[in-house]
Amino acid sequence: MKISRVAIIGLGLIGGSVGLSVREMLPDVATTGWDADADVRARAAERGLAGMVCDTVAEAVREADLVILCVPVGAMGYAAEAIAPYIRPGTIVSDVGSSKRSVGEALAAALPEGVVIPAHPVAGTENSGPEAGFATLFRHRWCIVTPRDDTPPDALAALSGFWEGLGATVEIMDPRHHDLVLAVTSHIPHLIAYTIVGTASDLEEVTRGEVIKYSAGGFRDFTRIAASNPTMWRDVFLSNRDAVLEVLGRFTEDLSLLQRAIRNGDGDTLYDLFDRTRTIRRSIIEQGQDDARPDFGRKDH
Ligand SMILES: NC(=O)C1=CN([C@@H]2O[C@H](COP(=O)(O)OP(=O)(O)OC[C@H]3O[C@@H](n4cnc5c(N)ncnc54)[C@H](O)[C@@H]3O)[C@@H](O)[C@H]2O)C=CC1
Ligand SMILES: O=C(O)C(=O)Cc1ccc(O)cc1
Repeated sequence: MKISRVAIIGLGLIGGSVGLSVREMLPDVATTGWDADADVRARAAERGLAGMVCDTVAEAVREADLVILCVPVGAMGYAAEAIAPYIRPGTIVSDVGSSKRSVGEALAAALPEGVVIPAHPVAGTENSGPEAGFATLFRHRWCIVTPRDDTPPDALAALSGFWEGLGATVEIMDPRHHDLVLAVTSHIPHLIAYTIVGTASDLEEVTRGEVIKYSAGGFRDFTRIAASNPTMWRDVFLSNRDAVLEVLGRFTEDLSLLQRAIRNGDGDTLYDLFDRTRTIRRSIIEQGQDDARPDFGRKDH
């Protein structure tokens, strides 16, 4: 099965990056694009994010072999309903959403006859919108694909080949496991960043000016993450509710232990944890894995 025409629905950071990346890495693949927001469509056309930015969703998906939904996870079901009347039988419908179980269910409900294969390129930035995308975003990054048992193998191979063509390394995973892993490695870290930046700016004794002035170190990294797209992240937490609450429960228990150790002057507990986490970081670096890129450490980096 060959993918020669890809329709990108949602032309923000990820959709725009898919379009630019296809143009650079898979020049024989034609792209069409559509976004619900007319202003985004105009800006996307100006940047050439797709070979053709269409005025209607019907026009964008009619001839596509693969449709990739690049909208916030809370909008995936609506986007799938919008394409449903216009796609050809056999068209692969995929997505890029940061949570997989609820998105898979929404896509399957909207496209009962469709070839639905959810996916998640684990690559992004704190920026959003049609100006934010870039062609190299997926290079040396993971793309997690969460097929069902009855997913046609040729369609799965075609989708995997597409992401590999954009430079990603594909990993197949169960959607529930994906959601738990990403809750630990991505969703809760974002929640912590949102919380600490909010707490810092709420503290009456610390002015907003001081938050900016003294944010040279680790706090600055938190402010970068806390600048991420509010709509996207609201949807991630609502859609990955169960896994996020499970991990958050464990995290708050561990935080309470540290709180008690500080109150009790229990330096051993603090030292033991900090020593353990430092060892973890050092072993990651020794293995050359201090970056999400699967090929990190290759000579061309
Ligand atoms: N931002 C990131 O770093 C990453 C995001 N993702 C996932 O990618 C998806 C898109 O995120 P971004 O590109 O960052 O967001 P974005 O805000 O840059 O772009 C989303 C676009 O979708 C459009 N849209 C919203 N509802 C729509 C609908 N029903 N039909 C058509 N267009 C619609 C919006 O107008 C907007 O232009 C999300 O599901 C997110 O979880 C995945 C990996 C990384
Ligand atoms: O900018 C960062 O640090 C990110 O973590 C980007 C990101 C955000 C959401 C995803 O689902 C995957 C990657």
